[in-house]
Amino acid sequence: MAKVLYDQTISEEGLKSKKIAVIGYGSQGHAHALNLSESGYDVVVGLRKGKSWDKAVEDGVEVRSVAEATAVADVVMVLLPDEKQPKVYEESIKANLKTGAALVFAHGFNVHFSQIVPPVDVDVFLVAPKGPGHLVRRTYSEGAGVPALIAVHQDYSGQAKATALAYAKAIGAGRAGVLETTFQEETETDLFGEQAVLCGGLTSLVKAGFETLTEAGYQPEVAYFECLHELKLIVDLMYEGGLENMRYSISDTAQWGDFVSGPRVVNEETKARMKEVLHDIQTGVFAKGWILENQVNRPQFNAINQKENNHPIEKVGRELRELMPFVKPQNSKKVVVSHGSH
Ligand SMILES: NC(=O)C1=CN([C@@H]2O[C@H](COP(=O)(O)OP(=O)(O)OC[C@H]3O[C@@H](n4cnc5c(N)ncnc54)[C@H](OP(=O)(O)O)[C@@H]3O)[C@@H](O)[C@H]2O)C=CC1
Ligand SMILES: CC[C@](O)(C(C)=O)C(=O)O
Ligand SMILES: [Mg+2]
Ligand SMILES: [Mg+2]
Repeated sequence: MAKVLYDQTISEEGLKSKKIAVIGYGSQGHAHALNLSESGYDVVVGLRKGKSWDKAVEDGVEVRSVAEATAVADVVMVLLPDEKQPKVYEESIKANLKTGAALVFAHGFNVHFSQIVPPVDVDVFLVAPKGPGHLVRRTYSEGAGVPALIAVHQDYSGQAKATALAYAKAIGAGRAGVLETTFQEETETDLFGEQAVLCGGLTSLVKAGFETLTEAGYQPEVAYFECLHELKLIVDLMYEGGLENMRYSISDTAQWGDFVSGPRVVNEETKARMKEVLHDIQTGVFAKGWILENQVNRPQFNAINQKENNHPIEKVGRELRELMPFVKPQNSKKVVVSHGSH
C-alpha cells in the first residue's frame, strides 16, 4: 500500500517562521488562507482590487497586490484559476519571487504543460487537496479535513518536501491523509477524475436518467428526486463505508438491480470512451483545447454553460429546493439563467 501520512507523523518545522502568500481568494484561496491563519501561520493574500479583495478584508486577512504579497513571502501558493495563472505569473509573480522561496500550486496543470516555467532558484511543489475548496474550509472548521497530494517538481532548498508536508498539515489535510505523487500523476488523474467521473461523468449520468424518465412521461419532480436529490444520500453512504456500506443500506431489490443493470448502462463501451478521454489528457490534446478556448474568450464554454443552466432538471430543482429550507448552497456563484424558449 502507498504510504499515507497523517498529522502525528508530519513535522511543522518546514513552515516554521515562514510568511505565506496565498494568491487568489476563491474556492481554494479563501480556504487555504483561513486554515493557514487558524493553524497559526503568518498569511498575506495577493489580489487585484475587486470582489475577492473586499471579501478577504471583511474576513480580517492581510491583503496586498499580487506583486507585493509575492515579494514579502517565503511561500507563494498560486490559487488563481488555472487559465489565468500564466499571465499573472509573468506580470506580477516571477520578478518578485525571493531566491529560495517556494512556488506552490494546488494543481499541476501549468507546470506539467509548461505554461509556467519557474526559475531555478526556488522550490516548486504542489499541495493538491482532493476536494472542493469550500469543503477544505468547512471540514477544517469542523475538526476534520480533505486529503491532499503533494509532489516536488524542484528542490532548490533541499527542504521542499518538508515544506509541502507542513503546508498540507496546516490546511487540515493531515487529518484525512497526505500522499506523495508527481506533477504528472496529479495533473492527469485530477483531470481524468473531474472529466470522466466526478463532474462530467456524473452530470451526464444524472441528466440522462432524468431525461429518460421525463421523456417516458414521468413527472419531472419525481425524476429530480430520483436522479439528483437522492444521489447525495447514496454517495454519503459510499463516502462513509464504500460501495459495500451503500449496498448494506439499500434494499436487496435495488442491489440486484445495481448488479444486473448498472453494467448495462456503464459498460465496456463507456470504459473505451474513458480511455479516449484519458489519452487526450495524457497527450496534451485536452490542455491545448482549453488554452485555445480561453485565448478566444471562451465562446463554447459560455454557450454550453448557459444551456446547462437552463436544463429542465435545473428548473425543477430550483423550485423544489425553495421548498426545502434545510437544503441550501452554503457557498454559491450566482447562476445567470436566460429565460429562453423552454
Ligand atoms: N476549486 C477547487 O476546489 C479546486 C481547485 N484546485 C486548483 O486550485 C487553483 C485555484 O482554483 P479555484 O480555487 O477553483 O479558483 P477560483 O476560480 O475560485 O479563483 C478565483 C480567485 O482568483 C482571483 N483572480 C482571478 N484573476 C485574477 C487576477 N488577474 N489577478 C488577481 N486575482 C485574480 C479572483 O479574484 P477576483 O474576485 O478579483 O476575480 C478570485 O479570488 C487551480 O489551480 C485549481 O485547479 C485544486 C483542487 C480543487
Ligand atoms: C473535481 C474537480 C476538482 O478537481 C476538485 C474540486 O478537486 C477541481 O478542479 O475543481
Ligand atoms: Mg480535483
Ligand atoms: Mg481539478
